Amino acid sequence: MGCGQSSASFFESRGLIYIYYGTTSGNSSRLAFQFASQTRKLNFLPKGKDVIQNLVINLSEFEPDQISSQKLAVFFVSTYGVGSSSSDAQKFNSWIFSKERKNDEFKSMSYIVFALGNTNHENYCQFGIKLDKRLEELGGKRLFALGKGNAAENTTENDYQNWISTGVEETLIKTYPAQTCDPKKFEQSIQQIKYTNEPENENLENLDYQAQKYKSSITFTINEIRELKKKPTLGNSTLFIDLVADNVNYVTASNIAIYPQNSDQDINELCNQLRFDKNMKFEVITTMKHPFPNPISIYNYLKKYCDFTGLITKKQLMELSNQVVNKQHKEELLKAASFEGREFYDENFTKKRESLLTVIKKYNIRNLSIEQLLEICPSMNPRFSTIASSNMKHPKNIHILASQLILYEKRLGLCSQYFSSLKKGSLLKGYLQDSKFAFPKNPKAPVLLIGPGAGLAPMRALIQERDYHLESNNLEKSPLQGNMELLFGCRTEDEYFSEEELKHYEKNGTLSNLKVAFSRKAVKQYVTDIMDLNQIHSHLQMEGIIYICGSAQMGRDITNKIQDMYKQIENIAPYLAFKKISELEQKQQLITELWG
Ligand SMILES: Cc1cc2nc3c(=O)[nH]c(=O)nc-3n(C[C@H](O)[C@H](O)[C@H](O)COP(=O)(O)O)c2cc1C
Repeated sequence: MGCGQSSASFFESRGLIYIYYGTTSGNSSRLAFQFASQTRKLNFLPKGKDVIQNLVINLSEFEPDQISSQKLAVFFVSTYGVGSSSSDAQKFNSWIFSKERKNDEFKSMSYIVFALGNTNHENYCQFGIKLDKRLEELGGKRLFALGKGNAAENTTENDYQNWISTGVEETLIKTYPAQTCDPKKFEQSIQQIKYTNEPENENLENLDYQAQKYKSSITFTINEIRELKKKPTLGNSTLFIDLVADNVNYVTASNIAIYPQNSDQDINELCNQLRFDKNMKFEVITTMKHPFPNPISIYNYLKKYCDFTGLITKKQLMELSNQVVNKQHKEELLKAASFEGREFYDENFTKKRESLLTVIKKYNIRNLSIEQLLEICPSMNPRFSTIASSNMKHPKNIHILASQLILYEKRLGLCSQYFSSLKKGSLLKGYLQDSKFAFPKNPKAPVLLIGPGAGLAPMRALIQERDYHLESNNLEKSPLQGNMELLFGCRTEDEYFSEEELKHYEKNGTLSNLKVAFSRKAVKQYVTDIMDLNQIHSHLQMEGIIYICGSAQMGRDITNKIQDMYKQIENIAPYLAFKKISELEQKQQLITELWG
């Protein structure tokens, strides 16, 4: 008898497995859940802290005095920045890499790591790679080779399946034969919901890490929101958003995380399709921490806490295949969920950015319960932007530049549709977080800013900071006293949304030079085409700093160009030119904030 089928009598199991994840946008938690379901089918007992399935553990909740005695653990971790973890795993990151750890501290643990990352970033999967090595250093036994999932082309899920197919399950089965177990040893959480007439309770205590973070986040009010482009079209608009909140101190060009909400149209479509009465309230019955405050109405759960418009996962497809009536539809969903159907999944689901909502509508699925949604939908994760204002110039206002994202055909990304529904006076929830945009250590160092499109955001903040000190005749107090040059890029003149503002800064001397590349004019130019390599070489020799913000692909193009510069001007070998990039990063002469 397998796990979950236990009666009062003894049952067969391969034992406990601890599945940890560290995530920002939910990819690692999705795979951790998927892995937990798979291991459950193999008669393992995933022992988690998550209330919905009690199968997985967010790394923010790891227990320092217990983790090393756990016999079998699997880690799903993503990388952010220079080999760092997602912020929920930061405490674990510091703890595991601390000098206080003893060499044999993890000698009882067998472990497996799956690292998530994006090859467009310089430090692909670094945190997972480092963790895999570190656990071995601390005496842990690596049970299976590190897996890597690449988000660059949305292939994380297929990479995961490829990795599983190389023998992860077989290794687990071989290493942990099934044994007879006493069910009393394994406490179960209660995973049910109950419909109720009790009022909604936003103040519920005993929330899990993510729900607590949401609850304690800041409520911002929109002071101003307007389109910046002269001729915006769907998918090609950039919003300027000015936020205020009581007693908020922010740091120039730091990050702001914003919790998006689903649109009423999407909620109505989901409720109509699944025949939910959105005004009904329910509570989660559990012995564990709650994933959101409840009792709660179905509407509020769907609005704030349930991410049902993200890219559909294979686990969701598998679950939905049980709900379709039509035989051909069932086969299609099963094929897309299977390992063999990887290409079919890519073509028909990934490329079209299908979500749980679009698939439910397309396949006319009508009987999915709230419990099932709770089980297969990730919770709503915040989305990060870099603040586009200086706290010196605007101490009480936080500016954001938000470009609109089209997923497929005319469907907007979750955050884009959320922002487009906001107006002056709307409230939104979020929190502030450090970014990599540190000021130069030497305030006199010259600064080169490269920020096309909405990548202008942190550059605008730095420009404002310098302008503030120039305006008040106090440049010697500024952390940005050296020359400041900006390379900006956009498609056409109509999209040059900050023209007036930037020209003003050029005229008053805040910017010593302003160069703009237009990629859709007769002569097509990208920011890489307007980089003057000789000038950048002398800039770096003068200990100048280069700041880059924008898409990860653009970031890679720029660092390639800098490598070309070293090859051409210093005549050095390609691998040495490549090494120069990480040296610049380490010396904080190259500071990047890239997305995607
Ligand atoms: C701001 C930002 C910085 C990132 N930095 C890196 C990086 O340095 N190395 C890397 O391999 N991936 C990087 N990524 C990619 C993420 O690790 C990747 O998208 C991963 O799938 C996210 O998983 P999560 O949703 O579980 O956090 C970055 C992504 C973002 C948005």
